[in-house]
Amino acid sequence: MKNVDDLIESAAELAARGLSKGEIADELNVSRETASWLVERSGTTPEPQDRPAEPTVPAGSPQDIHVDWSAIGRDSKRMRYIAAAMGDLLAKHGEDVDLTVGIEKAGGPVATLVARELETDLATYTPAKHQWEEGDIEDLGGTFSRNFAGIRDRECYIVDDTITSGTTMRETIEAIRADGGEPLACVVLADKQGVEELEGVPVYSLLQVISVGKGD
Ligand SMILES: O=P(O)(O)OC[C@H]1O[C@H](OP(=O)(O)OP(=O)(O)O)[C@H](O)[C@@H]1O
Repeated sequence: MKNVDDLIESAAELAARGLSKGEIADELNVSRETASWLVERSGTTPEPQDRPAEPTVPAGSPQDIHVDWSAIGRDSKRMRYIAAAMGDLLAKHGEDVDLTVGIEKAGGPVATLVARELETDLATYTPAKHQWEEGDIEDLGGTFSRNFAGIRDRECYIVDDTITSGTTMRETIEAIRADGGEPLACVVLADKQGVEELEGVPVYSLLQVISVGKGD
């Protein structure tokens, strides 16, 4: 995916297949607000033929950055190398941690390989956003999969692909604590916020996205 028009086209295809806006956000790796905006844009009349070659983001569009890491995600060997680098970022937190928690969906496969790298057990957390369609997401809750390890009384790492607003990572930290676990550190491929910690838990990333522009 190269530009915003590609994203709009993909959002239109996914909406036509009946996916919810939450699911479209999942698929396109953007925030729910951006997914809603892309779907709305896809319903508008086509641009005139003489539009500029380079697509522009219209006024009023949400501020977001799409991170396309499919060149890594489609190849298990590349994923293994990336997981090794992510695991290395966590290494300073000691060898006593024996649990890695992946945030579904995209964080699941990454966490699986990080867990293998660090020789820990594996747990997965599905955040509330996956149930979201319309309305107040605060009314929904996330879940830990019973197919994987339990959380209670265990120190753990948290793994995801990206941090955009930090909402999902915050929710996961809180859910782990509510379930009796103790998150020691988080790691993501790309952090669009450039955060050093969330809820008192250190955050590591291979890439930090730093916006430079108007207002800086
Ligand atoms: O910091 P936040 O604003 O919460 O955004 C980050 C989250 O968004 C992405 O998930 P997405 O909704 O695309 O779902 P997926 O992981 O299932 O692809 C990403 O995988 C994080 O979980």
